[in-house]
Amino acid sequence: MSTTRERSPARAPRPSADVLANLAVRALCEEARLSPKPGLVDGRGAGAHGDMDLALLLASAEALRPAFRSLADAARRTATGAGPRGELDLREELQRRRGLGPRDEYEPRRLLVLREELGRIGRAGEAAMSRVTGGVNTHRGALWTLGLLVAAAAIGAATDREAARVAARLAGLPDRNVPAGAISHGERARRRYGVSGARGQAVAAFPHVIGVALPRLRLAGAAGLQQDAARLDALLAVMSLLEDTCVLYRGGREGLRVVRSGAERVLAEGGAGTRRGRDALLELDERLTARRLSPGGSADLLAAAFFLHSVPWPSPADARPCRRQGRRPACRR
Ligand SMILES: CC(C)(COP(=O)(O)OP(=O)(O)OC[C@H]1O[C@@H](n2cnc3c(N)ncnc32)[C@H](O[C@H]2O[C@H](COP(=O)(O)OP(=O)(O)OP(=O)(O)O)[C@@H](O)[C@H]2O)[C@@H]1O)[C@@H](O)C(=O)NCCC(=O)NCCS
Ligand SMILES: Nc1ncnc2[nH]cnc12
Repeated sequence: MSTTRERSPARAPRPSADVLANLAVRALCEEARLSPKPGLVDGRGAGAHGDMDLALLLASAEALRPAFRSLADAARRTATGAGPRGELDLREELQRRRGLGPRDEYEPRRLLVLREELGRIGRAGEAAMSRVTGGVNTHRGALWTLGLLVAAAAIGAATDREAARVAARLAGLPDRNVPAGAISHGERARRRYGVSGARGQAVAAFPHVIGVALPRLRLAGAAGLQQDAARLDALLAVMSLLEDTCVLYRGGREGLRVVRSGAERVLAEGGAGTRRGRDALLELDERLTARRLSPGGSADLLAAAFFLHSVPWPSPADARPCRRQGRRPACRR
């Protein structure tokens, strides 16, 4: 007979801003150290990058800690009613903009204010990253992805899926303060190849994180499989599907085909935990490095999966392995 406790388990307290920031930085460091990753910086070297190494990635991750903490703090204040600049300021601002509507309109408007606060903190985080890296884009995409997920967890998401949905909602809101600056590599790739890039991934609630990488990490944990091999396979699975603007910018459609089909082949050979899969992985690494193809977007999404996998979610339902594992994920084209 099940007890009341089993039927409605006590919800764990929401993780603090410090805990969330620590988990986000740890996820970035674990992604950076994971080896051998094809075309990416890892413990062995710089991969397809001439301007990054492991030490730089680790320093960059550390430089983002204050930004993650501030993102979580801002989100937490919103959730508890104080708003990023205090309840009174927030009400005044909302009234000034369009008039405070009924309660059901009030919450979305509070999210709008939070979205702009996250944008401001995110841009300050990018500047902190740039100071440490001397202008190299080590983690811009990762800050965006992990930053939104950190905020979603701090708001009170109870599971990883819920966090992805909240992050999607935030990502889809407008930010009036985006500076008109230089066109990013991602923007160039989006215009040229008609893909949605890092922003599209967020607005779609991170399908490659939730439906591709996380189920592999969970399944490996449950089956007691070798952790590094499972993590590499999760990366390869994302690489085989993602429209990575980092790859498209450097290698165009042909580069993307090389990355995706190469990753698929490693998995078809048995994955990183098998002899044949490992050989195919090292071969792919050589090919991507020689062509300067870096699946940096996939690396960011892998770090996001590590983060979501490590958060002590308030709802234990989250710990269930994904039952849709065998199905074709929604993001597969
Ligand atoms: C929405 C933003 C992410 C901005 O996006 P945008 O696409 O305009 O900007 P990019 O500078 O190109 O950064 C996007 C990075 O996202 C990663 N990425 C790529 N494709 C995907 C995808 N399909 N899904 C998810 N993520 C993706 C990728 O990151 C990796 O690439 C880095 C290196 O890229 P690059 O700059 O091109 O550098 P190199 O090729 O090395 O250059 P050269 O040496 O050749 O010159 C690598 O390190 C990975 O990290 C893309 O780069 C967002 O930043 C934004 O709007 N921010 C504003 C602040 C904000 O609102 N924040 C809110 C919450 S924090
Ligand atoms: N390991 C890695 N190598 C290159 N670019 C990255 N961006 C995020 N992680 C990366």
